[in-house]
Amino acid sequence: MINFDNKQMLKELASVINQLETVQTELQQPSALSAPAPTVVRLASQWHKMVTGDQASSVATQPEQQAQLSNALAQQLDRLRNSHGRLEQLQHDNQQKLQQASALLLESGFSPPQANEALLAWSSGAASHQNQLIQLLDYYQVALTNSMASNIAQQDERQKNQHKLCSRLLQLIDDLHFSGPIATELARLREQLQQEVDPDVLPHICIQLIDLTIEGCRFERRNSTLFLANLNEHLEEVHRHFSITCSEGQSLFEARTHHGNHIAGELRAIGEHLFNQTNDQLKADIHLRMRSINHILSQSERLQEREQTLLKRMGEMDKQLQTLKQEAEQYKQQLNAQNDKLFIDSLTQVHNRAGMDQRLDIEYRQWRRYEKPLCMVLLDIDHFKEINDEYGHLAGDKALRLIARTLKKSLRETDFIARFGGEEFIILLNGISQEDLDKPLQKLREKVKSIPFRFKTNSVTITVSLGATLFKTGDSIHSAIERADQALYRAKHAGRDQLVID
Ligand SMILES: Nc1nc2c(ncn2[C@@H]2O[C@H](COP(=O)(O)OP(=O)(O)OP(=O)(O)O)[C@@H](O)[C@H]2O)c(=O)[nH]1
Repeated sequence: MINFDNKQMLKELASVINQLETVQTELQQPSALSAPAPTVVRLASQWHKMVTGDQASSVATQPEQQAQLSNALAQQLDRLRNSHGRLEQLQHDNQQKLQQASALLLESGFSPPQANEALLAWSSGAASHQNQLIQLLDYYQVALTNSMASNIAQQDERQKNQHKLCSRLLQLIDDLHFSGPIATELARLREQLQQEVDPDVLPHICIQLIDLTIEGCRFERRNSTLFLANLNEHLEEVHRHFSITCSEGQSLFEARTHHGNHIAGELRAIGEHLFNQTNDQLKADIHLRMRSINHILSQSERLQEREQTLLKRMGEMDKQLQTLKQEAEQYKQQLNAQNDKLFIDSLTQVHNRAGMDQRLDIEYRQWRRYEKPLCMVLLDIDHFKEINDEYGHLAGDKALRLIARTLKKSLRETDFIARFGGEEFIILLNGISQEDLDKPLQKLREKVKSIPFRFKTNSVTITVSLGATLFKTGDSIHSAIERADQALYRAKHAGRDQLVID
């Protein structure tokens, strides 16, 4: 099924993952852990070699070498994004083929519909982590560049980048929904990221996250493959029983017809004899015919036994089909739950960025088609870092949860809210005019302000800043986000706890 081109793409991706694994193995050396700085330099050199193929190249410590490395990394990421785009197309094509195959299966009536649905759901969820991997590679590149900035003048910038990167990584961890040991490891990294993280350690954390994501994908795929193998086995078993039952049913039918004809023949013969024969001859003849009928009857008993066995087998087959249906149903529920999780932020239970991308795409297309007003709001919690620093990250998490819940409750059913980044939310309101915007948004701001937070016996007031804009003629999604972001920036600079509508 895979043509040459596809193989080439998969090979490319596999080679990048292999190289990442090599880098990661390097990192797991005890010496690498105890000496983060040289490790980063070695990593940089590995990437450099990987990208340029320049085996003789030494460690990239000079600024021009660092710039070269950074360029090379950017190129590598571009190639990866290209491969990813083509893989997505491939995934789409395969999904269509799978849909057609499932429709055929469904028409044939041999496969339970749930099994088809499970297959479809499985195929649509399979590529869900590729985006996150690419994002992680991006972050890894930033972390690497950041850890190399040793110059005093760059310290401020370095601190800011570090801060932003930690927030993004935290968000990405929230969007990963693995279970078991991988989830435990992710929670450990989450905790680590919430503390002060040394810039030299951050690339190491990125690599660990990449490794965990790859491992998680493998685990999910193994589970899906296992399920499909089981499903296949069951279907084969059902099919085998079905064939036996059919041929047994057919042979029973033939035997019954044969016996019916035989008995009818015997009875007809008796009738004729009754008509023509004398008494003695009649007795002898009837005796003979009775023996023949007895013989047929005992054959008929054996047929009945065979029928009983057939019924039992059909009962077993029915049970098997029920189990199969239940398994497929369970799997479907599991996949649905997993699918929901893909779009829900686990910390705040509002939509995550992927959910937002999906919805924004729909709203934007509708806005273009029907020109019904569509408003985008960016909402950012004020001085959230202080909450974390003063009361700890757990308190910060709790505040995030409460604020998200309050916002969700204050919005209409048709409005949409998603967590856009660490302490930032995006809200979409449709069918609202510029003049009507101020009131509900000010109310939203007031609602958050009035949440009675208590941390370490202190009463705390948390405020939010909002930047809002309506989609305007010629807007792309990006330009609208830019405008809302600018409005938010102005709200922050005007002293926070403000709403600015552009
Ligand atoms: N507890 C917690 N904190 C988070 C999470 N995601 C991001 N943060 C924190 O949010 C804070 C954001 O800080 P800044 O970007 O400096 O913004 P701020 O302190 O809110 O300041 P202004 O936005 O300028 O008012 C950082 O301390 C992040 O660590 C999270 O999931 N949980």
